[in-house]
Amino acid sequence: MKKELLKILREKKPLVHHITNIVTVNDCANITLAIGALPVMAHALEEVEEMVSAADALVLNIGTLTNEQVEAMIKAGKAANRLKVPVILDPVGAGATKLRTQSSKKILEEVKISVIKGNSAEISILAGKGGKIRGVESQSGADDISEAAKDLANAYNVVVAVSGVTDIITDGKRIAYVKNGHPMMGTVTGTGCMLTSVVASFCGVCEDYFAATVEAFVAFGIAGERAAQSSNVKGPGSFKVTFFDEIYNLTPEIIEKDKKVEYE
Ligand SMILES: Nc1ncnc2c1ncn2[C@@H]1O[C@H](COP(=O)(O)OP(=O)(O)O)[C@@H](O)[C@H]1O
Ligand SMILES: Cc1ncsc1CCOP(=O)(O)O
Ligand SMILES: [Mg+2]
Repeated sequence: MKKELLKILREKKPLVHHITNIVTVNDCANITLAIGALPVMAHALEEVEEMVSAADALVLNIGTLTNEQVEAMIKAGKAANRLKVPVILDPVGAGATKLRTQSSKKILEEVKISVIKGNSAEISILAGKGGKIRGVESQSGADDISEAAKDLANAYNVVVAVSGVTDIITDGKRIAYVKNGHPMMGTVTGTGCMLTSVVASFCGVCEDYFAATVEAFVAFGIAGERAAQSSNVKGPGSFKVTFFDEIYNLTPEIIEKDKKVEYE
């Protein structure tokens, strides 16, 4: 069933409603299209409930948050909960400012989140296990990041996904380590945000959000590896363009052949 998830995604074309940051909004729309889903970006308080009622997944990304945007996120999130639409939270920069930390926690308290996707500092800080962040860039996470992720997953009854050289995905019981990916992915801003859009796309067609998130991370990492190997790539600019093409050209067979996942 997991092998076919990308096929199901492309057949169903889930609509992914984003409330997201102004840095990477266009990249998130394009990566959502490239994987085979449909993006819509809608932030206004007056329309978020209506928009989410047509959606298959909701992304809440706090990258350039304002208090009004957080209010819209909570309104959309509560509507998504009533409609059983999965909600994926990217707590961009949690720990860098009080507003980001407090808003992430407020969203987690008021909305039933399906997946929290962050880097190791963001997840460690939200788990209360320390961690250092500089702007949106993780400097360090908890000593035992797997335990921190599990604790956070159990505290909010969510799937927690930690991006990095080795990605960690846990629902508090199951844990997966994804070793796909390439250092070039760290040279482009927004790979983390785009990954969140891809996670939401998979969650829009699979109610096992742990399995959907693992599949999304594997697909994303494989596309990064394939782009980095391309002879067209001379640096971050050509990497980014090639990366979009590799996401678009992924097949279930490529994923099955190249996936590097270990379960504990
Ligand atoms: N050095 C690396 N090696 C392998 N994959 C990486 C590396 N750096 C980033 N990635 C991948 O890039 C994506 C974004 O992760 P990350 O850079 O941690 O996010 P963020 O931009 O939110 O901090 C993930 O798929 C991750 O696996
Ligand atoms: C640079 C920056 N500043 C605020 S949001 C943002 C983009 C962050 O994207 P990512 O988490 O994918 O690196
Ligand atoms: Mg990020």
